[in-house]
Amino acid sequence: MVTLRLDDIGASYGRKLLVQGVTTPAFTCGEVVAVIGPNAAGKSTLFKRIAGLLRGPGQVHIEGVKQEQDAVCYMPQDTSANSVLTVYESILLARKQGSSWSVGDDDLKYIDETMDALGISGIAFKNIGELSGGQRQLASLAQSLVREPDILLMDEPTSALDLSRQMEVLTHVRSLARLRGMVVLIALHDLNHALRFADQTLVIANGQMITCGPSSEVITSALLREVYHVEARIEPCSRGLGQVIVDSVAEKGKTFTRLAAESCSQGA
Ligand SMILES: Nc1ncnc2c1ncn2[C@@H]1O[C@H](COP(=O)(O)OP(=O)(O)OP(=O)(O)O)[C@@H](O)[C@H]1O
Repeated sequence: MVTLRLDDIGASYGRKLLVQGVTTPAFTCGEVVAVIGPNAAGKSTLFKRIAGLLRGPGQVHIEGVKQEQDAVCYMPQDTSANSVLTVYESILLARKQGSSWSVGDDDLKYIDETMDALGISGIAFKNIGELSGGQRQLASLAQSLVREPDILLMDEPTSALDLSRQMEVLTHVRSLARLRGMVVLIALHDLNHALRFADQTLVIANGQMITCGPSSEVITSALLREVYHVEARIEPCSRGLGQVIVDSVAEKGKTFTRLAAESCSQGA
């Protein structure tokens, strides 16, 4: 069984530690973990440390993986690329990275299925450099998924996608996590997505972990006030899921300003 556990993790770009003291319970296969926090909190930095792209103190404990070398896949936030490859070629290359160059029927089938699930079969032979922002994000997502990692770190994977694509992608990733026994960490700004799709939520602010636990227990009015400086309610929708409704935003000096009525229903 694949598990990921962080033990007093820190990370730095130079000498200064930008993330420190992140300790989590063991995340197990099939679990989706949302990583939330304000801009510049340290979410990407934490992901890069877990992926081995940055150094720092502490231990990343990974167990039960097929092959240690390809166990972790990091999908970066910035998917801009000026490649001369087509979408299909880039996905094939990602699939074969680190393994033999012979391409089997199983490789082609898996790529086709992945592109189909993400709705990008129609742009298979478009050049990567000619894609829209959302198409590029979907191609990048496909490149990550076809590697079939045990641990997938996705940095704001839906930030460029329209509403239906956001839902399709997050639903697909969650069912893949269950089906293939992956541990998936997703950095998100949309807290309603965290409540809907993530089993657990890890909150980070100013480079430090604030809390980690079941999403519905972690995302509370008190947490949103402390971390995001907003007055908000978590109201159950008709299907029982929590929805974040922001009533007011703190200005400098922590005075809360009530939002206009028409914007109150838009959530976080
Ligand atoms: N290459 C870099 N060199 C030096 N500092 C960096 C570098 N990249 C990020 N930082 C700093 O690290 C801190 C954390 O940034 P990080 O990108 O991890 O935040 P984040 O939580 O992912 O933010 P966002 O939600 O805005 O994407 C910030 O203060 C940022 O300025």
